[in-house]
Amino acid sequence: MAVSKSGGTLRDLQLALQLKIEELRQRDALIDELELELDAKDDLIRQLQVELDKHRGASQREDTTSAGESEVQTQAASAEPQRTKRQAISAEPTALDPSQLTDVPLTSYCKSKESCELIQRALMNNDYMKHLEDRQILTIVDCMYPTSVAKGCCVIQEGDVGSTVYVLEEGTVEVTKQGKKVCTMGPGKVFGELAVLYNCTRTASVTALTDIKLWGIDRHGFQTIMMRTGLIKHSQYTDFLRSIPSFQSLTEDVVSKVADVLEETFYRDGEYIIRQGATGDTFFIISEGQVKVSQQLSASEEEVTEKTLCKGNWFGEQALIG
Ligand SMILES: Nc1ncnc2c1ncn2[C@@H]1O[C@@H]2COP(=O)(O)O[C@H]2[C@H]1O
Repeated sequence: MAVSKSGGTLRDLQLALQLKIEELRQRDALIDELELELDAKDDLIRQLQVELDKHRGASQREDTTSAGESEVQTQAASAEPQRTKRQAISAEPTALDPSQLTDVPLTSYCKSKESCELIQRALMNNDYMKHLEDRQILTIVDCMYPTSVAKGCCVIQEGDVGSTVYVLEEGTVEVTKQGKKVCTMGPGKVFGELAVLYNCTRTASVTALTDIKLWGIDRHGFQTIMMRTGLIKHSQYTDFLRSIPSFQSLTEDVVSKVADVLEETFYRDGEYIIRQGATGDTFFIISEGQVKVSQQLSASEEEVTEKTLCKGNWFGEQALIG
């Protein structure tokens, strides 16, 4: 059941949509400008750091009498507080060309049922991966390859460029940040996901406390799975939008932009989608089922059914118009 003040024509809708798209373009342009500014400032900091190091080195060489040069430099380096690298989260997640993704072969690796279940559970219990779709999780499980690391070895080095997401199958690892222990992890845990998901450098070091067995997937495979599913979804949404008679006059570009921002939501039979009087911020298109539009004219009166909407009908358009 839902309450909606229906109003606004398709023309209004198109106009509102185009305004939103333009607004988004302008924001993107502003973000690009600010990022360039930030990069320039980073360059300046790097240059100043080099100058500073040169001056420090020179004054320390003058001060040194008995100690050898390399020792002094080692001391100077360790006394110097390390500047924490900015964890850049890139808006550009991949260098892959989306149009060629269907041709990119994904390699699957044989694994036992127990290993498949362990990886699947690990992904579903990880805060950053649990929102992935079932088919994405199953493909990741399929594409993970086995690897092992000996006790005491570093699996991930903080600050490095990361390219692999791991699931621990056997053994224990320790996570440290700037030399301080953060936690230990045992079988069934995911690590190394942050650098791959956010395109940033490794946020911590991970060291094997015992001999360990791992499953890994590299950035390329991971991003191919993410984008391939995204493309399939985009094409399904585009087909759906094109099948709605009222949307058939929209240009390809607009249909594609709407498909970009569509999200599937499910409601149980009888559940309210919008309540009368609530602030609306979502525009809905029905892909399955029926929606009842009702209105209560006064507090003392019963709700009156205005109409019933079905597949292809939309509501909540006032939210787009603003
Ligand atoms: N505070 C933390 N607690 C547990 N794990 C962490 C923490 N910080 C980082 N990690 C993990 O350590 C990994 C280091 O590489 P990533 O940054 O790719 O992903 C990181 C996480 O998987």
